[in-house]
Amino acid sequence: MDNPCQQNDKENVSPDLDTKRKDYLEWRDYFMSVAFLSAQRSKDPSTQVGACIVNDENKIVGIGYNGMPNHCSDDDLPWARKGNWLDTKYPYVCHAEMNAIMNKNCSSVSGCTIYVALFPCNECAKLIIQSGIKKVIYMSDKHKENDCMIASRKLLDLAHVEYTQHIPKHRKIVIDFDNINARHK
Ligand SMILES: O=c1[nH]c(=O)n([C@H]2C[C@H](O)[C@@H](COP(=O)(O)O)O2)cc1CO
Ligand SMILES: [Zn+2]
Repeated sequence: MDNPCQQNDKENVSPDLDTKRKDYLEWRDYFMSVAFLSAQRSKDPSTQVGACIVNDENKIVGIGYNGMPNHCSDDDLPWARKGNWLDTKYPYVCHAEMNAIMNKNCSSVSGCTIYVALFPCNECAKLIIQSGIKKVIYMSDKHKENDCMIASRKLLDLAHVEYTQHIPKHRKIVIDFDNINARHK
């Protein structure tokens, strides 16, 4: 059996502070994390979606999440999923992809890649195609069988927009605001 003291020593090994970090976030996990962090701004009680648009220099050029349109108070519009259509969120909410495209900080997102938490619906597929985005990297395809997703794939295929599911290297990424105050010996 291991000496318990030795085991403790192993667990307490401090990071090597003289060589380059190996567990840094790779680009795709980083951009998907930005999309997921942005989703945390959403007021939607059931599904929070984020999107992050990246150009071919790995620069972020747009971020968005699902929310009510500008100047339309999200206290005055419904968030329900069921009931009379006009009393649900669906006719009103802007999807994350739409907001990311509209929020772009450059003249065009043509040729860019969009990272999204959920596979884009047909309406977002149209926006993606019209904006010139060439690649979709998504995390979840949980509504794959819905007609709007089938239509979405049909449009993306016809327009030659690539789509790939992201397989994260890290299943969980934690933001710890105390980390920066950690002292290294
Ligand atoms: O592509 C999308 N992007 C996006 O932002 N959404 C948003 C719209 C709604 O606020 C929410 C979906 O709500 P629900 O899962 O309760 O039906 O996600 C939904 C989709 C559909 O995949
Ligand atoms: Zn959509």
